[in-house]
Amino acid sequence: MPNDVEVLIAGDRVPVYAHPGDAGADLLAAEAVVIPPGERATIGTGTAIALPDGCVAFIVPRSGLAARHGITIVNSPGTVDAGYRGEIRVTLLNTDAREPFEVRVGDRIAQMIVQEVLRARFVPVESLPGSHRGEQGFGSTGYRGRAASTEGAPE
Ligand SMILES: O=c1ccn([C@H]2C[C@H](O)[C@@H](COP(=O)(O)OP(=O)(O)OP(=O)(O)O)O2)c(=O)[nH]1
Repeated sequence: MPNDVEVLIAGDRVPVYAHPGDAGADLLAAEAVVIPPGERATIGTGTAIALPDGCVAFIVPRSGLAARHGITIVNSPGTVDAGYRGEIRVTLLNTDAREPFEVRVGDRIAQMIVQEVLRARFVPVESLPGSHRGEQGFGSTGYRGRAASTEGAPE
């Protein structure tokens, strides 16, 4: 099974896979910004790509920035469509209540995961086929481990 795909790229900040086997290639900031506590900023990466048809790129947060500084992405995962040729931009949110977050040019602010994607053919029907889960959702199975949960209704 091929596990790579050619993605054309314009701009001098090429995303970097830090290790072999990494799913995400780090995106670099093309501009310097200071994000005050609780605020957001949309930051250019100086990068534009041409994904092959049938692919998508998802822009997702970096766990180190999240754990150390409370930095996340407002619209995570950001979706880069195969037909998009504009600059990839990342809307960071500083969730820290006290510390501003400084982004410098060249900082690795997010990561991009390239995937194959199916396109749905939506087929209208009168009723949907049955399934084990049915209409259960939104926490219907609870969240505590079995040992900790009381019997009966899910918590
Ligand atoms: O975090 C993101 C998300 C999207 N994009 C680019 C690539 C994507 O193909 C395009 C449109 O994104 P999306 O479909 O999420 O935006 P929309 O708000 O639905 O706008 P549109 O009406 O342009 O589709 O913007 C980014 O650069 N960064």
